[in-house]
Amino acid sequence: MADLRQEALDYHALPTPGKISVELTTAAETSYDLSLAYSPGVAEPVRAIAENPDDVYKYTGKGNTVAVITNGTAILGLGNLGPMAAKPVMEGKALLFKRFADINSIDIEVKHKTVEDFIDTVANIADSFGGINLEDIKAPECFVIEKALIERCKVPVFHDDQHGTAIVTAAGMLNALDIQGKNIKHADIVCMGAGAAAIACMELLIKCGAQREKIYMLDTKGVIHTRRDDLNEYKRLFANNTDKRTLEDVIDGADVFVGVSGPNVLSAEHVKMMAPKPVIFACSNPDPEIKPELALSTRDDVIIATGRSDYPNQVNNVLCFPFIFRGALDVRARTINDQMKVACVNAIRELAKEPVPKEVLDASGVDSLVFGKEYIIPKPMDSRLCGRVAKAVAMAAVESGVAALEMPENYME
Ligand SMILES: O=C([O-])CC(=O)C(=O)O
Ligand SMILES: [Mg+2]
Repeated sequence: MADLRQEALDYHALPTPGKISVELTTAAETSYDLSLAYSPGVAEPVRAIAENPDDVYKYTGKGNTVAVITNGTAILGLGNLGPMAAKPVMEGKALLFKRFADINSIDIEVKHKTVEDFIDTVANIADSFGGINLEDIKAPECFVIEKALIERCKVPVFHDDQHGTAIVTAAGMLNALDIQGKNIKHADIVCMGAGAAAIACMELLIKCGAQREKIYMLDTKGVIHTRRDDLNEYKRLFANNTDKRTLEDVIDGADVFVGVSGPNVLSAEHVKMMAPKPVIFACSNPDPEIKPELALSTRDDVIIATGRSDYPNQVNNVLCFPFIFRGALDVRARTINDQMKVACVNAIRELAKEPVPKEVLDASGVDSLVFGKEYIIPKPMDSRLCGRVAKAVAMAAVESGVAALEMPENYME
């Protein structure tokens, strides 16, 4: 672990500080090149865009650029550490956009006093980009911020920690429950955490068939129940009419544990109390609610997933956000709606059931990956993800009437 710490610091410091840079896409060698790129030639696209605003997509990089925007109030599972501490994560998201979906991405860390300040800042610059990926903003402010920005911005605004996490969780959960021979309609679900990701994950699982009364959500004070008077309007939607109060009370006989909270809150004893063939998603980053080796040492009928790259079953929003934006940008969707999210869930799920190419096995350092307990969801390095997910999302955008462009011919083929 000490090695990983130093290696991670070196990785960020060397060969140059940070993880991303800007590169040129046109020639800028000769005086003539510069007379096109800059004065006087640049005046031509200026005039064209002034006359026809849509030409901004033709003459600038807007249409293939996503801004990753945060205020640093909920960085991973590490907490409210401020905008500058969030910068490595935001540069990391930009790296992932580029690496997996060839989307140019820039990180923006906003210092602000009020929620309205943040909303104004983002809304005022949103037109510079093809889309806005909101990241690591704490609840409940994130709900207000996302709603206001969706209303005010002409480009898609997507809070990754809510919807990216929810989409990938739903895809992995439906596959894991299939493998365990369980139906989500009958599953008793424990959700540890009541922040942005928790609430979005549970809402999407309900859209996929889970029963709201069978969900027990816990915050730092324990089970969220109808007799509590300290709940915000978002948590209140999950207030369960129950006498159960603690994690022990609700984990007893549970089919599913979803952790989107913090490290090491689920013990071996808790895992033993769960129903036969349980599913555990310990998704707090970087340290999960329980280490997979501990969960697996207690019983052999459990499926466990984490948010990390170094264990099997990585349930992490990286499987979603690069590709959902790829699809949305390519048909110039003005928003990312539920139809696009569901299409994304299904495309991710289905890919896990197909034979895995050798390049993915090599990149994962394993000999085989077959749909089952240790492979419920595709690997981020699977280059088929971009085509499959982006296409499903783009088609859903076109079909649901939010796309400005038609489906491109032979898209992603
Ligand atoms: O960055 C990650 O690995 C996933 C994520 O969005 C978070 O934990 O906030
Ligand atoms: Mg995040």
